[in-house]
Amino acid sequence: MTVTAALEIDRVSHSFGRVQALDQVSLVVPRGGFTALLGVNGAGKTTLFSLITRLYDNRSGHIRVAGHDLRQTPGAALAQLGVVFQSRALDADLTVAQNLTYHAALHGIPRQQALIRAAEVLAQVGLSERIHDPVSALSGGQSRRAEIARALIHRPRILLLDEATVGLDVKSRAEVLALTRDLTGQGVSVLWATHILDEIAPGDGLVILHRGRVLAQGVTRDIAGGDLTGAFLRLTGGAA
Ligand SMILES: Nc1ncnc2c1ncn2[C@@H]1O[C@H](COP(=O)(O)OP(=O)(O)OP(=O)(O)O)[C@@H](O)[C@H]1O
Repeated sequence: MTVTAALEIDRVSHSFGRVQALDQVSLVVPRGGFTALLGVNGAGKTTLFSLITRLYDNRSGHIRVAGHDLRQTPGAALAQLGVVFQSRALDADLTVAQNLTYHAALHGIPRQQALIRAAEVLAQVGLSERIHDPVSALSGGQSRRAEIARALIHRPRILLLDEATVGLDVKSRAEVLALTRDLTGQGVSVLWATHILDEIAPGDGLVILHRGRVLAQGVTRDIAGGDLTGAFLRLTGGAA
């Protein structure tokens, strides 16, 4: 086991009938870093997230979150995991505070503590002034930031985000990406699933997933030099 890893995926496969969505996927998300999981539609990103979050049962290989094996000690593993799914996860009729405290309760956090934590995580995502507003009153970008706050309320060590900027305008996209990057300075390790090459910086960790297989992983500049588009097209045979 890698001592510094926030997340380790070791030879994980998954099929939907005859469709092999993941084929012997192995990857490591180092502690405290920003790692991009890059793949076009259908690469297998959401399937991988569904296995890491136990939405699907993982029948092959191993998944370890902060060293906790997901099958052997699921409670300990999931306690270290925060997730922002592709589809919206907040109740639009409830306030931001209500959404956050409800999620905190699912993690066994007492109400008073949950309110304090809600204020903390909303400050982290720059949304303090909207705490008592209904989610329906938020913009798309603010709503995404509230979802990130929700994912952080139980103080996970690793945050997974599945195409978190889809549907956002340029400014909101940049804000969500920047605040997520800032979280790594606060001890959170990030796995950022995307198909948008512009969201990836030369110093980021990079995993290229294509048709259920990992084609490359490491530091982006080591894999791609200064030309991520070219490297991605070369590795995937022109999939971008
Ligand atoms: N519930 C399902 N039933 C059958 N096939 C599925 C199911 N979910 C995903 N697949 C298939 O598994 C493969 C991987 O899909 P997945 O959604 O994980 O990719 P993705 O990289 O997240 O793409 P996207 O960004 O479009 O969601 C695709 O071939 C997809 O059609």
